[in-house]
Amino acid sequence: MIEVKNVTKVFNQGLPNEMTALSGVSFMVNRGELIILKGPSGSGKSTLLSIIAALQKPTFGEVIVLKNRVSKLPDDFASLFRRENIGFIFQKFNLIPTLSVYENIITPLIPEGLSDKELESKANRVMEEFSISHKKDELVKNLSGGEQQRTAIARALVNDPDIILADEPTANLDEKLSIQFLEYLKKMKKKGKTIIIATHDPIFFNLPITDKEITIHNGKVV
Ligand SMILES: Nc1ncnc2c1ncn2[C@@H]1O[C@H](COP(=O)(O)OP(=O)(O)OP(=O)(O)O)[C@@H](O)[C@H]1O
Repeated sequence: MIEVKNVTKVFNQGLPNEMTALSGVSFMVNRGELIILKGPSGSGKSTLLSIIAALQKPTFGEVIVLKNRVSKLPDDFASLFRRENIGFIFQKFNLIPTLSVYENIITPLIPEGLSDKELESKANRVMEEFSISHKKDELVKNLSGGEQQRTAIARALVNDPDIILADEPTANLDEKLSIQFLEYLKKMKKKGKTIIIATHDPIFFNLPITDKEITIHNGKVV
């Protein structure tokens, strides 16, 4: 389902500040698997996730997701591909603070031109699932960390994507909320989602629901 083949990413190629963030990274992920991508800060985890999501292109190598060669997709197709297949949970959630929970959650659906009724029904489904319905009309800037996280998860899943990529999803959470995230993870896995979590939080290590842990160090799988 996801094939990462010999991916190398060089930033500022040919310049004095050239930086090789990933070097010959290869692995495969099957449908429905939960993968923990671990490694210290700066090891290349975020870069790898964003290449899988077609947010960046590798310098060498290729990435195939659901039979699409995403590493070669032109930008227009890349965003369409993302919208249809990938839910991305960002480290800092990337919510729009001045919009309500509901408005944030429906953002990925806007290009689809759905009716208000359809938007509401899709948003209601994920708001209920992630226990944030009671804050539907609250501005995101007034939410607690856990509420923001649940809003971010709901937004990532409102399109019902097959693939969920999460970048340090517990970086801004206390222990109790991190444990709650693990419960949501179980729920997503049970629904058959394919999930990759990039993290250095030991709470994700050796989980019984994990299919594979991949360790990255200095841009290489170790
Ligand atoms: N746009 C960029 N330009 C130049 N260097 C970059 C760029 N993006 C990332 N890097 C560098 O690539 C390396 C890997 O960064 P990346 O964010 O992928 O690491 P990470 O493992 O996700 O770290 P963290 O756990 O701190 O989020 C770092 O040294 C970073 O400074």
